[in-house]
Amino acid sequence: MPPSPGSRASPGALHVLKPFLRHQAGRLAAGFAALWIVDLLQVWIPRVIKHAVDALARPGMTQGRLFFYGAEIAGLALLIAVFRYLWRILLLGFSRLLERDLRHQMVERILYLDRTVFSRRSTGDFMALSGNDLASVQLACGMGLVAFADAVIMSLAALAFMAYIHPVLTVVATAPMPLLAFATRFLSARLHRRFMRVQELFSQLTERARSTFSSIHLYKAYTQEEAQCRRFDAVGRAYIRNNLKVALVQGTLFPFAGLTANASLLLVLFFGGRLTLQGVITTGDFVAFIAYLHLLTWPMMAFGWVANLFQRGLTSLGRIQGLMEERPALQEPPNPLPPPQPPVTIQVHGFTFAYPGRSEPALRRVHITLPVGVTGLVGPTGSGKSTLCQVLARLYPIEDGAYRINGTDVNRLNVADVRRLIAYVPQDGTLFSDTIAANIALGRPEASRQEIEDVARAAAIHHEITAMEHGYETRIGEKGVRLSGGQRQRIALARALLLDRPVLLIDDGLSAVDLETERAILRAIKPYLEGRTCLIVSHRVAALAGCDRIVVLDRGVVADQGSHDQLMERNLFYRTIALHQTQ
Ligand SMILES: Nc1ncnc2c1ncn2[C@@H]1O[C@H](COP(=O)(O)OP(=O)(O)OP(=O)(O)O)[C@@H](O)[C@H]1O
Repeated sequence: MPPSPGSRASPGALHVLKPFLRHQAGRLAAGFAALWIVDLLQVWIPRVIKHAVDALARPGMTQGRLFFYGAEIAGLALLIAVFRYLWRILLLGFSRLLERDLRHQMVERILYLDRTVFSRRSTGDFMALSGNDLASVQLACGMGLVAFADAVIMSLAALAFMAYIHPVLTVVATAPMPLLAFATRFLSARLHRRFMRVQELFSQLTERARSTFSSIHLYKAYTQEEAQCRRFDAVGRAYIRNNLKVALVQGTLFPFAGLTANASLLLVLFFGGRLTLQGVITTGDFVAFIAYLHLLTWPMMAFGWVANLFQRGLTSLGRIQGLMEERPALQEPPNPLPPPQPPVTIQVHGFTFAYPGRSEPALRRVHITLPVGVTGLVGPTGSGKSTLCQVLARLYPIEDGAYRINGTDVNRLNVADVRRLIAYVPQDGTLFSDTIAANIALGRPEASRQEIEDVARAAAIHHEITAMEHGYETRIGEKGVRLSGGQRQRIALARALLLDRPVLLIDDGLSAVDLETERAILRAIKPYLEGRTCLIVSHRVAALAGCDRIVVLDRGVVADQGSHDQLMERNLFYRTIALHQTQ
C-alpha cells in the first residue's frame, strides 16, 4: 500500500496549528505561567527541608519552630494544588479545544471534497485521521507539551539548586540520568509500536464483531459459525499476546527508572556523605540534595517519553495537513454567472469521461439533449448510465463546453447552483439512521408533514409507511426497522420529489420493484414531472415506453435515440431486450 499523504513527521505540518495557537495565546500563556509556578514551588520545598534539618542540628530548636517549617511546607503544598488545578484546566483544556476545532475543520473539509478524492482515499483513511491521528495530536499538544515545559523548568531549577549546594556533587549525582532519558526514548518507541499493534488488533476485533453480528444470517446460511468462532479466537489471541508485550516493555521501563534513580542515590550517599562529614556541606544540604535528585527523575523520563509523543504527533499532523490540502477537483469559477432559470434544457456535447486511474473511458463522445419532458435511458449493464447521471448531477469535473444548461457552460456556474437545479435519485437509494420523515425531508428539513405525505403518496409508499406502528416516525437503520429494497428506493424517490427542482434524474431508482409497480409509480409521479426536465434510467424497456424520447447507451456510446416505436423498429438491441422482457 502506498504511504498516505503526509505520513512522515514534518515540522512544516506545524503551520496547521498556527491559527489555533494565535487564538489561544492568552490561555497558553496563563497555563504555562501556572505550570512554572508549580515547578518553582516544588523545588522550594527541599529548601525548607534543608533549613529545618539544619535548625534541628543547632541548639535551641523548639517544637513551635518545627511546626512553623511544617506549616510552610503545607502552605506550599496548598499553593501547588491550586496552581496545578489551574494549569490542568488551561493547558489540557487547550488540547481539547484544539482537538475540537481540528475535528471540525477536518469534517468540513471532508464534506466539501468530491468523488475524485474519495476514489483515492478509503473510508478507513478518514476514520483513522479523525480517530487515531487526531488523538496523537491532542496528546502531543496536551500532555506532551505540559510534560516538556514542566521537565525543562523543573530540571533546570532542580539542577540550579543542586549546583548552588555543590556543583561537583551535582555532576557526579546526575551522571547516570542521561542513561534514563535514552532508555525511555528507546523503550517508549517500542512501546509505541506495540501499542499501535494492540490498537490495530482491537479495531480488527471490533470490525469482526460488527461484521459477524450484522451478517449473522449469512454465516448461519453458509454454516460458518465454527469457522467464524476460530477467526474471532485468532484475533483475540493476537490481541492478548500483544497486550502482554506492551506490559513487558512497561515492566522494563519502570524498574530501570528506579535503578537509575538508586544509582544516583548511591553516588550522593557516598560522595555527598563524605562532603557532609568533612563539613563542606551541611546535613540540611545533604537531605535537600537527595530531595532534588528525586525531583529530577521525572524530567529525565519525561524527555524520552515526550520526544516520542512529539514525533507521533508531528506524523499525525502531517497526515492531517495532507487532508487539509486536498482540494475538490470541481473548482468554482472565478466569476460565476447567475444560475439558469427553469425551464431547463441540458445539452451534453461530445463528452468523454474516464474514472480516475482508469484508461478505458466510461463515456465516449456523448451527444444528447434533454429538453423539458421525460427522457428514458436504457442500456446493458456497465454501459455508463450511472456515470452519465453522476456527471449530470455535477459530481465529477467536465471539460469546458461539454455540458451546458440553457446554453450556459456549467463550468461558468457555481457547483452548488447547478446542484440546486437537480434532484438526483441514486441507484442504491441510501437511507440513514433516522425516522422515515427525516429521510424524506433530507433536502428540505422545514417541509410540512402534508408535503412529505404528498410525495410519499406519489412514490407509492405512503400506505406502507402508515401501516407501520410508528408511521412516518418509524426509525430505520441499524437500530430501527429494516425495509425492503423496493421500499428504500421509493423513500429515496419521495425525497427527491420533495426537492421540487426543475431537473429530476432517476438512476434505475425503481429496479427493486416489479414492472407493474414501476409503471404505476411513473404514472403517479407524472403530475410532478410536468414542466420539468427528467432523465429516467431503467433496465426495463417496458417501463420507459411512455417517455417522450429514449436514449440507448452501449459501452459508453450513445447507440441510438428516438421514441419507443422508432427504436422498436430500427434498433436491434432495443427490440431484443423489449421482446425478451415481455415474454
Ligand atoms: N467509481 C468508479 N471508478 C471506476 N470505474 C467505475 C466506477 N463506477 C463505474 N465504473 C466503471 O464505469 C463503467 C460504467 O459503469 P456504470 O455504473 O456507469 O454503468 P451502468 O450502465 O450504470 O451499469 P448498471 O446498469 O450495472 O448499473 C463500468 O465499466 C464500471 O466498471
